[in-house]
Amino acid sequence: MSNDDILLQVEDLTTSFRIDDQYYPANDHINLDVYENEIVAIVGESGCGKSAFGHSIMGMHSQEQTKISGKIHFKGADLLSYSNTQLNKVRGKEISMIFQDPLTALNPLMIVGKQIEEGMKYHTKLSKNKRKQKAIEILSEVKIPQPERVYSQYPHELSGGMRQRIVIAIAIACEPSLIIADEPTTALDVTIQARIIDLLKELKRRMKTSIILITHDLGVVSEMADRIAVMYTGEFVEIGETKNFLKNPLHPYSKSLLHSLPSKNNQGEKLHVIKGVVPSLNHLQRQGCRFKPRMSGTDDSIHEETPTLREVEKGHWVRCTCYKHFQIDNHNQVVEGEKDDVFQGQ
Ligand SMILES: Nc1ncnc2c1ncn2[C@@H]1O[C@H](COP(=O)(O)OP(=O)(O)OP(=O)(O)O)[C@@H](O)[C@H]1O
Ligand code: NI
Repeated sequence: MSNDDILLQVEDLTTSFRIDDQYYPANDHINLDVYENEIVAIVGESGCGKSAFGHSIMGMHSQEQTKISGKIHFKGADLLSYSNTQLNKVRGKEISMIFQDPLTALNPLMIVGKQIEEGMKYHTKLSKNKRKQKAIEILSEVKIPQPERVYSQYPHELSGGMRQRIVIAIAIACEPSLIIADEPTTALDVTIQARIIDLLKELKRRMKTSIILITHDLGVVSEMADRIAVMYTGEFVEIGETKNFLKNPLHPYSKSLLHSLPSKNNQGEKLHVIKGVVPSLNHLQRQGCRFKPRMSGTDDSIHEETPTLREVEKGHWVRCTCYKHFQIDNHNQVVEGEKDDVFQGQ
């Protein structure tokens, strides 16, 4: 991958929400490059700031409640400097979004075919007939059986899995170069989840679309994403290629997330969730190590410093001054390892 292949470049993005007349960052000085034709997964527990990130790229935040700074370069332009009119030309065409709940994403009163055509109506000059033809083609692309028939059906006549395929069909109708999928499979049962993931993978391969896949479920992304970016309290704490990351997770938070996944090795065992909760924006301690309150028995002196995101092997970034120092115990608690291992961190 070279710099020429960068599709989206997020630079120093801070998105803050207003709570009681003060603004608190939900995304805190974020940097991320998304390359052409790659799937980057953003993972982290509920409340870590994943959706806030996706919504910033889509320009969806309310202006009264939100302050945004930094840059979001997309195909040479900074989306944050765009007016609403300019953004409307990009949204739904160049960048589109898939949401978690297909029922709220779809219009219950409009047949699904027409919903797929909406974007084409706005962004292309296709005739009515051509739009219909294309909508039916897209329905078969997302593997809807009997696409001509389904074209004229209403969302409530379809199953949850089929509805999510319609949402995907709407998202790809104008052949976007970037899709932001926010928990696209969370509302579906496990077998349907797997099919939707296969579909997204196939679409990416065929259409060369890049996908930012937002999820709290590392299991979903492990076989789908090219890279994984782990978010905690609005910061990326680790970014790496999926294979490397899974083989050698570095940040204690990443290790805990991985450890709380069901796997062949821990079948039948009780799964261990990470101790404590993600702090709310107005209660977050922003100095020092943000994950420290959720680690057990750790040495205070190690965590005074505010860690920065550093590249510790090629393409593998971690925000922790002492990641080598920690292990995960049998109860998924982060505990201190050997003193000799303390990473001195340059
Ligand atoms: N409009 C808002 N006003 C104030 N706070 C908000 C607003 N939207 C989100 N937040 C807060 O910002 C933080 C990040 O929220 P966000 O929805 O981005 O998390 P998430 O990682 O997508 O979680 P989930 O997995 O539950 O969707 C949370 O603390 C949330 O409560
Ligand atoms: Ni979310």
